[in-house]
Amino acid sequence: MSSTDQAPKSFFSCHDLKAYYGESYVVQGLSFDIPEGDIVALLGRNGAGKTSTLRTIARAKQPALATGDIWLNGQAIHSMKPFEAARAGIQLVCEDRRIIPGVTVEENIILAQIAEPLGWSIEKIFGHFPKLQERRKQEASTLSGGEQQMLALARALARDVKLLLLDEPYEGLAPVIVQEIERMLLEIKKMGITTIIVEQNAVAALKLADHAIIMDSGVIVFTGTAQEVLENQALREEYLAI
Ligand SMILES: Nc1ncnc2c1ncn2[C@@H]1O[C@H](COP(=O)(O)OP(=O)(O)OP(=O)(O)O)[C@@H](O)[C@H]1O
Repeated sequence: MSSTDQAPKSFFSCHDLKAYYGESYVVQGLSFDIPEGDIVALLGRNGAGKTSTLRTIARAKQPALATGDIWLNGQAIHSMKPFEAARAGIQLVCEDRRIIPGVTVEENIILAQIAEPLGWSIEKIFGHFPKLQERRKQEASTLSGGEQQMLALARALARDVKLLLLDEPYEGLAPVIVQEIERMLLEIKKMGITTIIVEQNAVAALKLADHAIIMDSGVIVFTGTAQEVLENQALREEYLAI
């Protein structure tokens, strides 16, 4: 499966990733690198293959990885199972946020720490997310959308996350809540955690990001700085409709 056994120098790197659902290749040969601690905005139209790319990197069963290498901090993620990729530090925060219903906020965090390696302690998490602390005994599924997104981030931090994969973190949230999540993501960046953010709200994602990757029909059509995309009207109109 791997085209090279040598770990690349970059903190995160993927090379010639191809992944498919059934007969349909939705990720068609992606290659990119990310320096440690940077944020990448992965953008593109509906159906471009962004979620599929995140799922491929997290080694989800679907889409199936056909070929390509994925390296994180010298570890060969492409030869791992999903739980091994999680143990290696890859945390995917899905669009549905994957809160565990029927248990409290605090229990949701404790359950994220059921397996090694552990990340932040519960007290450290509450120090950074005062809103979650206030609601630690509340049933998690009764949280607002923004609070659920915070809890999803908290659950990722409770593991020893090295690469955070965020799928539509701002979806359905009011602008003021988006700003709160943005502040949290910048704090996470300050802690040296590397992030890939997929977001329909491209402007918000670009404001946060160092780099931008634009996908179309399963391939990368642009790689550059976030600023370059913000300044390139033709590119934004063609691929992002903004
Ligand atoms: N489970 C699945 N089985 C089959 N095809 C799928 C599956 N999930 C997604 N696809 C297809 O893969 C392609 C890429 O979808 P993906 O969700 O990765 O795109 P996206 O860029 O994240 O789009 P969006 O912004 O709409 O979420 C689409 O054509 C989609 O219909």
